[in-house]
Amino acid sequence: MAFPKAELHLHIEGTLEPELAFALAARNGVTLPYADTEALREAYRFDDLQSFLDLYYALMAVLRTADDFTELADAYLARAAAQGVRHAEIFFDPQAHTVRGVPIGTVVEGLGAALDRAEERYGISTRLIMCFLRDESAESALDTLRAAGPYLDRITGVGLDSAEVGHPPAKFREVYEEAARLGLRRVAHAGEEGPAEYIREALDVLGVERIDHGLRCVEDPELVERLARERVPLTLCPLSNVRLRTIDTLKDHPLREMLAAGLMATVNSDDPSYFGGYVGDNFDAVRDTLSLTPDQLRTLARNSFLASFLDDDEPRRERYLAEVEAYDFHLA
Ligand SMILES: Nc1ncnc2[nH]cnc12
Ligand SMILES: [Zn+2]
Repeated sequence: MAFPKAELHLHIEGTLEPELAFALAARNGVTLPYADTEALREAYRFDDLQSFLDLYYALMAVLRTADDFTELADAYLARAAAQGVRHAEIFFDPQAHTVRGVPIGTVVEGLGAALDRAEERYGISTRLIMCFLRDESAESALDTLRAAGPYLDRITGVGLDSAEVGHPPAKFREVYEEAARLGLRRVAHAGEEGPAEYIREALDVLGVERIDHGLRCVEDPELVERLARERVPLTLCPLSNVRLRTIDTLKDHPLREMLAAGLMATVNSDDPSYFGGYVGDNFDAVRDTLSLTPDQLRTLARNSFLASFLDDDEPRRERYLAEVEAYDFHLA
């Protein structure tokens, strides 16, 4: 579906399509342990978050130069534009690159080159959010924040991702305090595989403004009531939840119940190359499987802009919201 929308939960490394992975591997002299793109696609069968992360980090070996990151981001922006994305807040994982000897400056400058011309080329405004890997130490996260110092003019906020269970938000209290002092916006993955309690902790200890996923809040009615009352945005990723087996089938996704409870839900793609679709494909899937009404689709589109960090550019947000109001969602 190509109605106007913002995408707020998108790992740029998760947009690496098999064709680009092989092209970059050839260019950089990296040998992939797969015969061809079809064999690689065959490996996209995951039992849980960790089994996905193992492949996701391994494939990053092909990303080496600033140009590689520019190409990666350009490919995403072109696909996103075709699916109606007007604004994208894009995650990247600096530690997954610095550990391989690729400096954070190479990553930020490479991505930045694509984002700088995103508006002109694709009609998409962008923000960049750097994520800390929660299965690495808090010290490593703090080192990463310091290393990002020279690039903070390009970075809007910080996030927290990777293996969730056993790595509660509170582990990163200090680095989030420092991020806040630096004027960075704060989000965190919570309640994807981890318990509802991690969502509370992300809000109360890390001071986050949005929860990435937040799916498991539905297990805690009191938390649902709080999230609705405080209008805390949840960046849901329905196809990701099915592929990572957080839910059995898309029919089991609680999106309708979440909307009915007054939650500020948004729909996003997470790692679209790995999970079977970009954000428009996620919308198509939930519309068809959960029988969403045109009104519900409009609410989700509106939420995506309201939950965005466009509060530094209200005239633009108003323009996007006007596009949403003018769209005929019966056609969606
Ligand atoms: N869905 C996800 N959860 C946690 N970390 C991630 N990194 C990339 N995708 C992720
Ligand atoms: Zn994610």
